[in-house]
Amino acid sequence: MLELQRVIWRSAGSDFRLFIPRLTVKSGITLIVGRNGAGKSSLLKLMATAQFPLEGDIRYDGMTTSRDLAVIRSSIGFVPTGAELYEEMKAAKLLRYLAELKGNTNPAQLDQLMDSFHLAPYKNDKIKSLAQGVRQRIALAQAWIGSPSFLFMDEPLNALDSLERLHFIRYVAANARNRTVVISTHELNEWEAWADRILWLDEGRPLFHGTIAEWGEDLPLSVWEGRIDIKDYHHLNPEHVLHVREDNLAYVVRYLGSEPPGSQFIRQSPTLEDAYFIRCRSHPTLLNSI
Ligand SMILES: Nc1ncnc2c1ncn2[C@@H]1O[C@H](COP(=O)(O)OP(=O)(O)OP(=O)(O)O)[C@@H](O)[C@H]1O
Repeated sequence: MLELQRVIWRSAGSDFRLFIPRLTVKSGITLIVGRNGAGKSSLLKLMATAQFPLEGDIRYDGMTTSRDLAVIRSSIGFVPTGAELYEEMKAAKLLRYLAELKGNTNPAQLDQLMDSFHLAPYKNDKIKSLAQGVRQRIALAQAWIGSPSFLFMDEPLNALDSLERLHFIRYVAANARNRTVVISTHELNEWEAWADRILWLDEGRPLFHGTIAEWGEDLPLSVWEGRIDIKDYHHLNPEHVLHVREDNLAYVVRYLGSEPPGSQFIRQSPTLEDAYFIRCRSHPTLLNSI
């Protein structure tokens, strides 16, 4: 469990200020969502002890960085965005090297991670020869070395193909039960079936923290879906259209509104992303962003 208390951080090169009054992140998967520049990466770096708050306190199962930094760091796995890897090293050697840095020398676990992240075919390849998605899988695999209790991953699905994305999400879900896993993402729907909680940040402040079920509750707008003739489509307010696909000379439209735009529209359960759009639309400072 992670507990943040009046955490403040300011970026040196901009006016950005992160302020988390109070936050408890329980075990399982917590997604951090929010616009570009909302502070997701900054918060993950603080959680991963890659940077420290100006004020406030982050506790890791009750431990604080001022007293127990080495122990805390040994129980953290971190995937920053754009992680730089040693280009001249071979994949297996790099993982071995990173494991040694973490004080972990269990070759069986490294083999297991190579298998789990589909890296075995590349173990003797130099990093510089690898495709972006394979490099990303190395960055993801290294975070699990030593079976850390806390995992912080910044946009981990970046560069992965669709099969690898699903494989990785399942891997995280299967291994998250007794761990605190915090993931920043712009791909809410891909995590829909697997995540436990959402933290929504904007301008460095939390606007929502709760379960996936709570995220979809008490929304001020509903989601509707229905078929309309192509000629009638232009009557719909385009700003309320979430999705449209052509089907047999008609459009099937997913629509956001307090009322259905026509009698043929049926209310739908909002996806995580629908709920995000609704919440953004209904928030005073984000009103014009969608
Ligand atoms: N090392 C840094 N030096 C200067 N400014 C920084 C640094 N890191 C972050 N910032 C600033 O902090 C703010 C928040 O950025 P951050 O990367 O945390 O947002 P984000 O929510 O992760 O965005 P994105 O979705 O684009 O990745 C931005 O204004 C950014 O310019």
